[in-house]
Amino acid sequence: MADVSRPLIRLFRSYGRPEWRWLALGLVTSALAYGTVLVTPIVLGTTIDAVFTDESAYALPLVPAAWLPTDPAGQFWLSVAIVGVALGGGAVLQWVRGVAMNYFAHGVMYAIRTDAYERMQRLDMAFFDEKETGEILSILNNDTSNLEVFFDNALGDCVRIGVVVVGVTGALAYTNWQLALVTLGAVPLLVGFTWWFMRVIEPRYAAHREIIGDLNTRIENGLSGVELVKTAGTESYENERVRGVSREVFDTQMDVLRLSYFYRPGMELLTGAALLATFVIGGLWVFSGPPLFFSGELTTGDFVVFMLLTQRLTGPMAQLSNIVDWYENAKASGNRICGLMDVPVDITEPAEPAALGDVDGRVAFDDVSFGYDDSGVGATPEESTGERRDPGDAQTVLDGVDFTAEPGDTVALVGATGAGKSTVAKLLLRLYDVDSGTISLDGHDVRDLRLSDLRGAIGYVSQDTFLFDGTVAENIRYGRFDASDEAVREAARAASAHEFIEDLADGYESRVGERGVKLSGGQRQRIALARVLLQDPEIVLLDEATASVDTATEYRIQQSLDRLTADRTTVAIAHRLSTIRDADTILVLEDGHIVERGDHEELLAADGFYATLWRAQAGDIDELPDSIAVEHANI
Ligand SMILES: Nc1ncnc2c1ncn2[C@@H]1O[C@H](COP(=O)(O)OP(=O)(O)OP(=O)(O)O)[C@@H](O)[C@H]1O
Repeated sequence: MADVSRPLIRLFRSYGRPEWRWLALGLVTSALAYGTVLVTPIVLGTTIDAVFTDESAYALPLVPAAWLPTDPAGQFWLSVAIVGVALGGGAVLQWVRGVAMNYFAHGVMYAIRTDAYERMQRLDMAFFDEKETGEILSILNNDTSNLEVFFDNALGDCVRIGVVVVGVTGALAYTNWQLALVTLGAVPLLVGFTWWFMRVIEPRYAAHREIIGDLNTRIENGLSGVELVKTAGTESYENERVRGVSREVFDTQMDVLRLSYFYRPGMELLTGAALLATFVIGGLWVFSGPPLFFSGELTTGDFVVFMLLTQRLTGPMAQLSNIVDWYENAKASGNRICGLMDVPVDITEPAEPAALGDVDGRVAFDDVSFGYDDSGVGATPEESTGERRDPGDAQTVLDGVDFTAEPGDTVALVGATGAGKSTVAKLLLRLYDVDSGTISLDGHDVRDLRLSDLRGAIGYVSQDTFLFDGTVAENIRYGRFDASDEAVREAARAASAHEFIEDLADGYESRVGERGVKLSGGQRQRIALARVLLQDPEIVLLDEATASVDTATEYRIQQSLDRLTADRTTVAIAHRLSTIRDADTILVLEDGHIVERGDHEELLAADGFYATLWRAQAGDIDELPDSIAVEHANI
């Protein structure tokens, strides 16, 4: 138990403490509210004995006899008043309890969710390479909600059960301790039965939750891949896969429920048996004196108190199963949330960051080697979370890459698919850290710079343009939120995007849809470009910025790019060599090595890979030589 309950204690310590006032108010009012349910049976019992059957004097626990009326009518109306106040007070206390516990539980949930999200934002790219989006979503949504349910309902109900059991035990013992032993004999049985239930249901819950996770992932995959599913005509295959997992969800759910349905009637049977035993022994006692080995007197009023209080015990005890349920869920969720919070981060801010000041834009790669974590493709989430990357595990993607871009220079990277061009861009942005060598900006190792300084100095247009669901203007403004409308339009004009934006139904206020689905690839690309133009960075990183546009648009974008990159340091990745022929330096990458370097003319003169490719793209030769065509089929 100790190991699994730790996450809950830890989360409670970190996030529950600031809300302790709400919790204290909730628990105290809970205790008082459930305390009031004991008042009615006790007052009724004493009233019956004193006013109706005259079996004993009118006495109330904790109230001095001198304060009580002596005439039956006065006693009767006092009892009515007390029961009325107890009922009304109980309702008010319940209301306060509800408000306080909800403020507490939702406050905790809010703090955990926002903190978990902030921590997630700081995690390395390598983490996101491994983790399923569905799984992270599930942690931020379902798991935090499970904790809210636990902190609200389960804590409240624990207090309720505690108060009722202690109160009922006290009241019964006070009324007649011998008969109390009969009634309360059921409590250890109820607790033992619940303990057994928890033990047998736990593995079934675990199996069920695991399958639910699989189902979420499967559905999430099906949704994000809907275009592929439709175009590949694999709807029935996907349906079958979801049906298979859903069936397992059904089976494991029924495994849990079969046991749950057995538990609740079992609890009711035990409490019913206690009620019946109390009724038989108490009834005989009132009727014809103490039965068996019992001794002393039992009045009619005492008997009524026993019957009413025993019933009060039944409800809360049956809630034990819900508490078990909430606890099990919260425990698993707490584990997952703590797991996310504990993922180690490699890309961290330097302890004493170097002052970058005004950026000149000198970018240098000095003998850089790098490989992605080998656990990457095909690794299971268990293998891939929470473990620091060991460079020894990695397959080399870049090997001894060495180049310098002086301020204002353009360095272009060309090479076959998978040669490592985008990896150069990601390393410059410090999405990953190099395994050996250094990358520097204005002479500062990028690891010595504040991440915001480094990334703020670089404008990045990536291969897969991502747009947020929002308006065109919001997407252009993303990162420069204070930019004026005019500045946004100016940037769009410079990116050759203004015209098509004006043609959209709502112009700059048109919504682009999730991931920008309502726009074409070329339109998305130009919006991304406008965003970078608005950002006005000192260094520009273009990863095939003209990849998704037609030749006419490419020409116009190229003109905007020329304006953008004219006096900024630029690292451009391109497959179409025409876009980078004016670069100061062109690097040809092959399997992570730089195999050719120089400007366009020099590389043509060298008559190597670049020259051959250039002639092929310019249409000067009909086909690539076999050696290049086979090796670089996808260039
Ligand atoms: N996140 C990742 N995890 C593991 N391996 C990766 C990851 N990203 C890329 N790789 C691998 O690194 C190698 C270089 O990839 P990179 O994206 O840098 O190539 P590229 O030259 O930009 O290719 P393309 O022209 O197709 O974009 C490839 O073999 C690829 O499979």
